[in-house]
Amino acid sequence: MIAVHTVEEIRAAEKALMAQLPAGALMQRAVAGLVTVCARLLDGVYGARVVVLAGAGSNGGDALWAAARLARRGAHAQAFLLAPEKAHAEGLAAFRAAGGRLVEPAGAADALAEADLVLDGILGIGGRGGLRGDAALLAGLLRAGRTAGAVVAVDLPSGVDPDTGETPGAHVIADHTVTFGTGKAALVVDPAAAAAGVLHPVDIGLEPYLPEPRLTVLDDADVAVLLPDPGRESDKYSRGVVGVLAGSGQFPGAAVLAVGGALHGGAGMVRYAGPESVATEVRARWPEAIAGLSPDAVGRVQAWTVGSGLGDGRGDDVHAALGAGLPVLVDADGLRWLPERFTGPAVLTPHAGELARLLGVERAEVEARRLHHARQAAQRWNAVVLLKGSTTVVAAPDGRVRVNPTGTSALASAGTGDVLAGLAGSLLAGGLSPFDAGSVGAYLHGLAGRRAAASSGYPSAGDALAELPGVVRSLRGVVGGG
Ligand SMILES: NC(=O)C1=CN([C@@H]2O[C@H](COP(=O)(O)OP(=O)(O)OC[C@H]3O[C@@H](n4cnc5c(N)ncnc54)[C@H](OP(=O)(O)O)[C@@H]3O)[C@@H](O)[C@H]2O)[C@@H](O)CC1
Ligand SMILES: Nc1ncnc2c1ncn2[C@@H]1O[C@H](COP(=O)(O)OP(=O)(O)O)[C@@H](O)[C@H]1O
Ligand SMILES: [K+]
Repeated sequence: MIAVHTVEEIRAAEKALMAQLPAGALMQRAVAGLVTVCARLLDGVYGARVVVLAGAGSNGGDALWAAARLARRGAHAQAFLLAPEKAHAEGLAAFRAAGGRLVEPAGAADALAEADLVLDGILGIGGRGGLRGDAALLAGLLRAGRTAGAVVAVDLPSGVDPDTGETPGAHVIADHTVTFGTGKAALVVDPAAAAAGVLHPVDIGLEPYLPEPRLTVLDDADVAVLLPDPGRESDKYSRGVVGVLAGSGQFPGAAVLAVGGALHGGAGMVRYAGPESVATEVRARWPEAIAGLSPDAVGRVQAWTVGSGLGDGRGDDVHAALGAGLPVLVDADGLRWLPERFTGPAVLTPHAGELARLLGVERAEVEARRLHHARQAAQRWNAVVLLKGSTTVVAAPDGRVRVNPTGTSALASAGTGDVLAGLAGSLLAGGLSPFDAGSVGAYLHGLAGRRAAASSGYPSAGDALAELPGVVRSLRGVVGGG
């Protein structure tokens, strides 16, 4: 699991830890980690050309110290100071003492063009708002590919907002980010995360001083533990039955895909509720599914998945499913029938356009502020909100968030959302909480998309669905499940 903390939490932990350490020791831990990564990225430190972009704060201090150490190992180090009068004094002194040279503004473009490695130490967790002035110009040069070197962001790419993952203005786009102590939202939530490149966490001993994280990123082992495990004496009912209210004459495929997802999420049985013409297609593809005309007619379930491809009608059926007092997952067209607030367990699975409609804002606004809007909707409807897209964010009404790390744009194709709705609904029926069902569902779905892309290049929703059994099998192997 990756833990993500806020700047405020990091500052408090840093203060507590620094009180136990000699002055400057914490920065030297960070610098040691940074140097190790830089040395690994360089094809030999001796003779390498390193350019530092150093801002006014400790982030610039880290970068200057790191360049000083690389210079001592034979690197040719140059630094561009964005606020020369406020540059980190000890870092600058060490840099100069190691033979580092300062570059005048007019020489910055040439230095970048010749660099093997660029250290972005303009802004770290003290940054607020986008880059301005020379910093914005330099970031522009980097973005325009005016350096052949690897761009290594110190702690986070300068100019992105640490706590929200938003990009309020000009910012650096890095190839690598060496981050200290704990994760930051900007490193895992788009659009900022897209600027971070490959992440290299460096342990500086902050963990004992940090609170329980409100935002986390699950890994294989976390998900393996959360997956429902059929007990020795389980039967098809005790494993949970999931009802799927999806598809229509116009979109019968949505029902087929949602039922397919549901059949692979661990529930013991899938009951499909819908018109006979659609049920015929569902049964033809999935003979294991049971079908009936409506939620009332289909029989008992432990959770409902509602909405994928429903089209315009069937409000009564949606109300019946949402009013059954059971855990529910609401997707797509089902989102048009939300109650004022949920009183029972619920997961909503909008994409950015659907969430924008629900909240009465523009789609671009949701995409620019994913964390904010997912959290806002979770509180507004008292439901877990799984906001789909380039980084899927799962927000709980109590403020906890999980960001899914497995997503892939290979999943950006029609019908993949239907598979996810069925899959996560099945996990809900299997007894997972809405927060776990949403985040585990998104995780499995992302891995299936990646596997499908590896074998078919441009996978269809059906290709991703076909990979789900293999994904679950390999994850259950992580904890020795069978
Ligand atoms: N925490 C830890 O455990 C450890 C932290 N460490 C390192 O410290 C870093 C944090 O350092 P930091 O606090 O000095 O802040 P930092 O990001 O360098 O910038 C602050 C300066 O930038 C300015 N400024 C702000 N916004 C601006 C803008 N848009 N455009 C231009 N300027 C802007 C701001 O000016 P102000 O707004 O205050 O006038 C202030 O002068 C952290 O990211 C990590 O690298 C490690 O060394 C050890 C362990
Ligand atoms: N750029 C992207 N990167 C990663 N995943 C994406 C991207 N775009 C879409 N997805 C994923 O693809 C799926 C699309 O779902 P949705 O928009 O509901 O499509 P549909 O309704 O056609 O099934 C979601 O799981 C979403 O997270
Ligand atoms: K930085």
